[in-house]
Amino acid sequence: MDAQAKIKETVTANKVVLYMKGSPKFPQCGFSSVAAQILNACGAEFVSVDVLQDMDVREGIKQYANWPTIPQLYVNGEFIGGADIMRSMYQSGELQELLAKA
Ligand SMILES: N[C@@H](CCC(=O)N[C@@H](CS)C(=O)NCC(=O)O)C(=O)O
Ligand code: FES
Repeated sequence: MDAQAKIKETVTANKVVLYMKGSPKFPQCGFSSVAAQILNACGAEFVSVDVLQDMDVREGIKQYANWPTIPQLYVNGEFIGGADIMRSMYQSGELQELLAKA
């Protein structure tokens, strides 16, 4: 399966998916750490994908949503944003609302 098909399957099969560097317990980058912490602060159940484990996914995810960086949050198959967007949506309460509906 190519990276695009794999990503599509993952974001379709799981309501909330965070593509990140490392894992929520052992994040390998500050941006990914913040993204995982925000989801935890929302009390969200989520699946995380460590892009450092798969270079095809690391590059493929940038094409998938036409977004050049990691982390990337997907809710119900839809790209939501990276760490900055997640932070501002969290501060406005929009992210909690989105996750509650998911
Ligand atoms: N401002 C970005 C910060 C994320 C970022 O700059 N990520 C970089 C460094 S971790 C990245 O993914 N670079 C491409 C790569 O490492 O493949 C956000 O809001 O998510
Ligand atoms: S790994 Fe260096 S900024 Fe994310």
